[in-house]
Formats: sequence, structure tokens, C-alpha cells
Amino acid sequence: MTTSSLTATDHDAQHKYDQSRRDLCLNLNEVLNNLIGLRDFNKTWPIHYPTPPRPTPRPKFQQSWSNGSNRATPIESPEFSDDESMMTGSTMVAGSSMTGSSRDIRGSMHTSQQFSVLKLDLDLFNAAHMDASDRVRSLGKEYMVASLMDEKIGSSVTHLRSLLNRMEDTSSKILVTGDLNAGKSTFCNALVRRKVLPADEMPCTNIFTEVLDSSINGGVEEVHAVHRDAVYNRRDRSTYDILPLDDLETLVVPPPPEEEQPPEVGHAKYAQCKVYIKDARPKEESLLHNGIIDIALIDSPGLNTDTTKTTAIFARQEEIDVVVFLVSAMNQFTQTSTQFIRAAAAEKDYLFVVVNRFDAIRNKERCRKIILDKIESLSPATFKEADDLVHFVSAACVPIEGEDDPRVHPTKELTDEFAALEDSLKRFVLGRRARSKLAPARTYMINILKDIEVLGAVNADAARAELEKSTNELGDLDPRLEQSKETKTEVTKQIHNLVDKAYTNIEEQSSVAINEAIQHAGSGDLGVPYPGLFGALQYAEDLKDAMVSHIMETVLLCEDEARTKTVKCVNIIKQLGMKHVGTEYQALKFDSEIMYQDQKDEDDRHIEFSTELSDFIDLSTLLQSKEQTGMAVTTVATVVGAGVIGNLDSLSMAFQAARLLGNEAFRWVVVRGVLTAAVAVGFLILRQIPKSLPHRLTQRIAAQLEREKYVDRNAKRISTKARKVLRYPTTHLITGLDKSVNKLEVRRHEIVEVRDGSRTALKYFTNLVQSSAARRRAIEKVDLDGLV
Ligand SMILES: Nc1nc2c(ncn2[C@@H]2O[C@H](COP(=O)(O)OP(=O)(O)OP(=O)(O)O)[C@@H](O)[C@H]2O)c(=O)[nH]1
Repeated sequence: MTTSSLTATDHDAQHKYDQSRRDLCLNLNEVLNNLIGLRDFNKTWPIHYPTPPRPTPRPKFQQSWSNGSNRATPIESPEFSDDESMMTGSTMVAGSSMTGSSRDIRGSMHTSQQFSVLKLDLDLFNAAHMDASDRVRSLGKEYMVASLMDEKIGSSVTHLRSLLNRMEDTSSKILVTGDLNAGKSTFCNALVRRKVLPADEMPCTNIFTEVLDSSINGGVEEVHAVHRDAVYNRRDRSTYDILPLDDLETLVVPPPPEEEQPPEVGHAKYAQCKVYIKDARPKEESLLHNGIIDIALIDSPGLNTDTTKTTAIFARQEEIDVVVFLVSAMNQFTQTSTQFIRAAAAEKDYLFVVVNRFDAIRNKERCRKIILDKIESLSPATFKEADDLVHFVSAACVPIEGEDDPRVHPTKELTDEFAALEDSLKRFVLGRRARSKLAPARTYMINILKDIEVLGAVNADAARAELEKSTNELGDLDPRLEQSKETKTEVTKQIHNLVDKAYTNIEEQSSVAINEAIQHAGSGDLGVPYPGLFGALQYAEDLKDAMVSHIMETVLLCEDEARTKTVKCVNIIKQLGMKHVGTEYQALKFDSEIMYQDQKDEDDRHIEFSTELSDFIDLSTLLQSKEQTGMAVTTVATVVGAGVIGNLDSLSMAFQAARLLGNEAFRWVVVRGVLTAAVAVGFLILRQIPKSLPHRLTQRIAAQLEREKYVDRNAKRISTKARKVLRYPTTHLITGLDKSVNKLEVRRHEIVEVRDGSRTALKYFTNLVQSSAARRRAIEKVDLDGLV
């Protein structure tokens, strides 16, 4: 048997490969950072996405008809009127504090067709809109696009990480797969020239078994049975159990159906196992121990074992570098294997096909033709290089350590064929590594960077437009805001002055008027006639009532005056409100009649005053009329015969003289005189009542009201009520002015946020476009073709 060997060219290729791998890994880390940054940016400045032009709906589809009831009810097609502009060949925004149209980049050169990796499934989006439930509608397009984009970037990040893992994994993974009993385990054993894996006519490989060179495991031969659900880490003993190689059969071969294995052993406990073996052959001959790369040979359960296992094999393709597909020359391609090859061909371009058990075929040429025809249809690339990639062999003819004789007689033809296979496989594994490990990462990165460039350009345009719009809006808004603030200050001042002035004026005028009314309560014609001496008491009472009423009426007049002034003020406030706040002030109504209707008003207005006997004696009036008094006394004295009395002054002197002299006769004269004078004075008092009573009452009422602070109390009450009434429209107007200013300030804040956000976005996306383009060019320079 000939052995294949790796030349200096292979080592040179390895060096180049390492260099390219390093370059791509570095770039991939940067692309990852860019994507993570973009994903974060999408959270603060929702990304725009170009939407495809929406075909104009045919008229008959503009309405759909409910079939849920007998009566056909027209249902309007879901309309997203504000979306229209965004759905017709423009860009769709994931969300914005600006209105939809503000982020509508009409005439954008970019379309969703330009995307390959970051392409959003807008059919899903549109379908969601068409079926929009209230909840979806309320979430709106912002939520939809933002989350779609977030999801898309998230899955790209995951994919990039797996590509990175694959590039960083220096080993090459060869998945040996194929139908049940195709001879996979026998083939693996033949490659390592040792009976490592159990091979039998009965289905025997039940879990993935990875054969590796023991040099990776410190030169120790053993089996690492990886716990189900654990991620294998050779340095973490908790992820696997160590078993001797001899136990592999128990581990890999499924138990007979009737025997149920306890959960702590075998298949129930382990999902896969790693088998570290020594290959004593020289590096030039050994596949595993080749001196260039670590190779993992993965034996898998037969494809048609069961669905779960088949799915697992399909899923592992992503981490696999080379797929060696074993097909039995006797059974050829089953349906599952056909499906598998199709899927693998889409991912890998090239497959390594081993047609095993060829010894058992009599008409070898016919078999060869049938199989090659099939491969041509399933994987044209593999077919084109069939000489290297498709091998017709008998794995069972290879002599292996631990077996006395090969199961199949090793004819020269079979031996040579297997040696050719080994040689091709080594070159394929080494040579295709660039393609299998690096090319997917390179292609994916170039594609995603192109997408980022387009997305960046779209968003830079959007940010530029938004920046311009918000800057213009601010230019318009700022003078309005300034004006609004000035108006607020001026009108507030004006309105306070107005109310203060009205208040002071009402108080002052009320005070003067009431005071005047009190001081002159007794003057003028009060309409109360003096009925004469016998009606004096009633007269006093009527007079008092008239005076009190006069004062109270004056208070009422002051209230009327205050009402009029308040109404005037309300009207001025209304005008100011209509001018500066809004037409809502048109409806401002004020019922002045309800002012001064409270019990307190009644109480404050009321005067409680009672007449007294002393009110009839007004000394000042008497003294003012002493001439008349004197005359009266003389008249009375003459009548009674006492000529000594000339006037009231003489009378008082007479009393004094009588007291001094003690003369009886004189005393009598004096007593008579005094009595007469008293009668005369009484007479005079009674005669003076019409004059003295109003004066006396006025004085007393004034004094009482002074004590009660009647004037101040009422003036204050009247003005305070007016101020209180004016408080509502005043506060309302000031609040209205405040609201106008606040509204503009809030709007300004929003616009400033949008402006700052779009400024940051413009900078971010411009840089992103440039750095992505530069990175893409650098990645395009990484030449993988030379490595193949
Ligand atoms: N005649 C012949 N028999 C072979 C050849 N290769 C394998 N066999 C036999 O085919 C049977 C199945 O071989 P395995 O290696 O266990 O097949 P497998 O694909 O690993 O089987 P599963 O793991 O159960 O899917 C065994 O009895 C082998 O001895 C071959 O080249 N020629």
C-alpha cells in the first residue's frame, strides 16, 4: 500500500493559511463590534430601512368583504395613511420622535434589494400590517422595524461568532456520514489503521464519536464521554466522564430494544464522545497525526437511523469543515442521503464521496456510472472534480491493528484505490480548509459590510434631512418662544396692575362714599316729617331708620359700583385671553349678580342701632340757639312775675346769690325762677328736636360705626370680593400663558433632542460607511484562492 505525504508546498500553504486566518479573525472582531454598536444605536436612534416600491393596488382589492355574516359588509383595507409616504420607494424608519414624514427620504437611491444579510422580511411586516390587530397597530411600524432590525443584527452577530469560533478552531472537522451500515465506522478504523470504533451489520453507531490524535490530550489514550446538555471542554472535567477505549462499544452501540439502560450510563447520559488515540505511524502517513493540523474524524449515526439523529447531523454541518459522505455501492442513494447531499452541497460546494463496499459489486462500471450521474445532479462541483473527490473503495480491505485479517481480501486494485482516497482526502482537508473555514467568514463579512454601507448611507441621508428639518424648525420656533415669554411677562404684569388698581380703587371709593354717607346721614331731607311733641319718640325712631337705611344703601351702591368695575376688568382679561391664549376665552362668562350675596355680605352691611333719650338733648344745638332760649325764659318769667330773670346767665348768678345770702324770700324767687327756667329749657328742647335729633343721631351713629370699623370692614369686603372674583380669570389667563410657553418649550426640547440625535447619527453613520468600506476592501484583499 502506498502512503501519501505532505510536501514543503503544503507547509507553505499552511503558513499562508495562518496569515489569512489571522487577518480575517481580526477583521471579524471589528465587524462584530460594528454590528453590536449598530444594534445599540438602533435602540436610541431607530434605524431607517429602505422599503420596496409598493405596487399600486388594483381597485378591486381596495375593499375586502367580510364573510363572517350573511350581510356582506365592506371592510376598508387597513390604511396607514401616515405610512403611505414611507411605503412607496422611500425609507422606513424604525421609530422617531419626529413625525413619519420628517424621516421620509424621498428619492432615496437605495432599495431593500441591495441587502443580502441585513435584508428584512418586509412581507412579514406588511402582512402584520394587513392583519393588524389593535395591539400591533398600537405598537406601530416603529416597533416592528426596530425589532426586526434588532433581531436581524442579533442573528448576524451570532453567525459571525460561530464563524469566528470556526476560524479560531485550528482543528479541521471531518464529518463521516451516510446511510446506516454504509461502512462509516469501518472506514474510520481503516483511516487510523486501528479497530477503534465498533463495526457491525447491526446498527451500531448511536452517538457522535469524534476520533482525535492523543497528542491533543497530553498523549493519553482515553474516551471522554460528554454529558448530555454540557458543552465539552477538555479542561473542565465536569463536562465529561473518562472511560477506557475498551468501553467504547458499550457507549456507542445501542442496547437491544428490550433492555432499558439506566440513565447513568450510555446513551441516556452521553450525547457524544471524544476518542483520543495514538497513531504510531509517521506524520507523512497519518491523517490524524499529520504534523500540520489537528484533525477530528467524526463518526455519526446512520442518516436514516431516526429523525432526531438525522436532524442532529444536519445541524452539525455549520461547524464541519469537510463532509465525507459514505454511500454503500450496494444500496446507493436513499431519500435521506439525497436530501443530505443537497443541503450539504449548498453550504460546502464540494463533498468528499466514498462509495464503499465496492468489492461486493460485480458490474463495477455500471455502478460507477449510476453513482456519478447521481452526484452530478446533486453536487455538480463535486462531480467536476470526481477524480479527486469521488472514490470507489472497500474500507474492509484495509488491514488494521487488532484484526488478524481484513474482512475483505485486499486486492492490489482495492488497496491502491484506498491509498488514492487517503491521499486525496488529506489534500482535500488541507486545501479546502481555506474554503471551508475562511471563505464563509470572508464572504459573509464582505456581504454584511456592503449591507452596512448601504444602511449607513440611507441613515446618513435620513439624519442629514432630519438635522436640516429640525434646525429649520428651531429657527422658526425660537423667536416664537421668545415672543411668547415676553407676552407672558407683559400680560401678567398688566393683569396684576389691572386687578390691583381695581382693588385699590374700589376700596378707596367705597371708603369715601360710606364715610360720607355716615357723616351726612342726618343732613338733607330724609323724608321723615316731624309730627310734633307728642310724636317725638316715633320721629326719633323713623329718623334713625332712615339714616341707617341711607348708609346701608350707600354700601349697596358701592357694591354695585364694584360690580361694574369687576365686569370691566373681566372683559379686559377676556380680551387679553382671546388675543394671547385662544378663542376659548370667547366663552368666558361672568355673572356679576352673584357677588355680595353671601350671608357675610348681609351681616357686614347691616347696622344695628337704637335711639336713646339723650338723643333728644343736643347741647350744641341748644347753645347755638341760646338767644332764643333767653327770650323764651324771659317770656316765661314775665308770665310768672319774676322780673329778676333777664337771661340764663342772670339765672345762674341768682342761684349762686341765693345760696350765699340764704334769704328765704329770695330763695323762693330763685326756686320759682329755676323751675320756670327748667320748664323753659324743656320747652326749648322739645322745640329743637327736629334740628337737634338728626345731628345727635348722626354723631352717635358715626361714633358707633367708627367703633365697629364699619367703613373699613365694608370697603375691604367689597374690594376683596372683587379681587377674589377676578382671581379666577386672572389665574386662568396666566396659566394659559404659561401653557403656551410650556408647549413651545416642550416642542423645543423635542426638536433639540431630534436635532442632537440626528447630528450624532449623521456623524455615526458617515463614519460607519467610511470604516465599513475600508474594512471591506481590506477583507477583499485577503486572497483565499491561492490557498486552495
Ligand atoms: N464487504 C464489505 N463489507 C463492509 C465494508 N465496509 C464495512 N463492511 C461491513 O458492513 C457492516 C457495517 O459496517 P459499519 O462500519 O458498522 O457500518 P456503519 O455505517 O458504521 O454502521 P452504523 O454505524 O450502524 O450506521 C459491517 O459488518 C462491516 O464489516 C466493505 O468495504 N466491504
